[in-house]
Amino acid sequence: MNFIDMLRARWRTADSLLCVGLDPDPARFPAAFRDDGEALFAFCRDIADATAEYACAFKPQIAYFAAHDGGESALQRLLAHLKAAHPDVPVILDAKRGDIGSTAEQYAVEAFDRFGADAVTLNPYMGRDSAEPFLRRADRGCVFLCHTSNPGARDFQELDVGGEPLYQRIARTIAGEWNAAGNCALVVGATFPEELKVIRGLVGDMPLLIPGVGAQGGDALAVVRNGATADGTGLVVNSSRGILYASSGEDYAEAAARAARELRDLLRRARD
Ligand SMILES: O=C(O)c1cc(=O)[nH]c(=O)n1[C@@H]1O[C@H](COP(=O)(O)O)[C@@H](O)[C@H]1O
Repeated sequence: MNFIDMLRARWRTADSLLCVGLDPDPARFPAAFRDDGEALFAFCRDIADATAEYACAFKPQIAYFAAHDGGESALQRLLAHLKAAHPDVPVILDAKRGDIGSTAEQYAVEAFDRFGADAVTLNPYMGRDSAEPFLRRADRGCVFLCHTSNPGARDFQELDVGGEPLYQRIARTIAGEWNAAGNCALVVGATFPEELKVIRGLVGDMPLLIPGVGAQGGDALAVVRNGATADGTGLVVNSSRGILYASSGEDYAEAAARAARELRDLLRRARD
């Protein structure tokens, strides 16, 4: 099954639009992990196991692993665990790759073969040939930055490029020319709900990854109102810190499960 079909199946069976972001920061881990050499893996495993039933996807962020000695091995082990324990939940590797074709080939091998991710986040700035090694992998998802969640998103993404803002050109180009294999999705920040509405109007039913609820202050209700498709799906709404660090005590996994369930329920109610 390809990434988009996996996601559609998961939206249906779990009835959830929630993506659990796995951004492990050892400085915020519960005390029990302090001298644990396997903490990166073990903390994420516990969070994933506690929240899987509420999730339509997982999104590990590669920088939180690669920043540490042995971190990439921890990420590899985590992906293997997610695939074995939660095979129905698609995994989006957040790596925001993009480079000349020959280098991009290596990045595609890294994301899809080394780590075994179902999808990867990509930066479209370098153009079509930089995306080609990923687009070619029809069974895997290519999730392109379109309008990001951070304040600086306005610096370039909203510049006029001949009668329309750049982010709209990106949305139309990817939904049209780049999506021949039907494996594309876009990133749109929850902090820009009006732009989200415009993008949904441009891309039909294409899945949208929405970071920025929770710690960045995005409004989950506005996201669903402006971004859901007619059948109440189409969204992968990510929360990382709001779930991972719901408690720094011994109850970190239970607290994460509670935070995930609450956000899933809020997203469900927003559809009604
Ligand atoms: O591609 C992303 O996932 C992403 C795009 C974007 O525009 N903004 C954004 O915050 N992200 C990622 O989404 C996550 C947000 O984390 P929290 O703010 O803790 O929920 C981080 O892993 C970011 O790297």
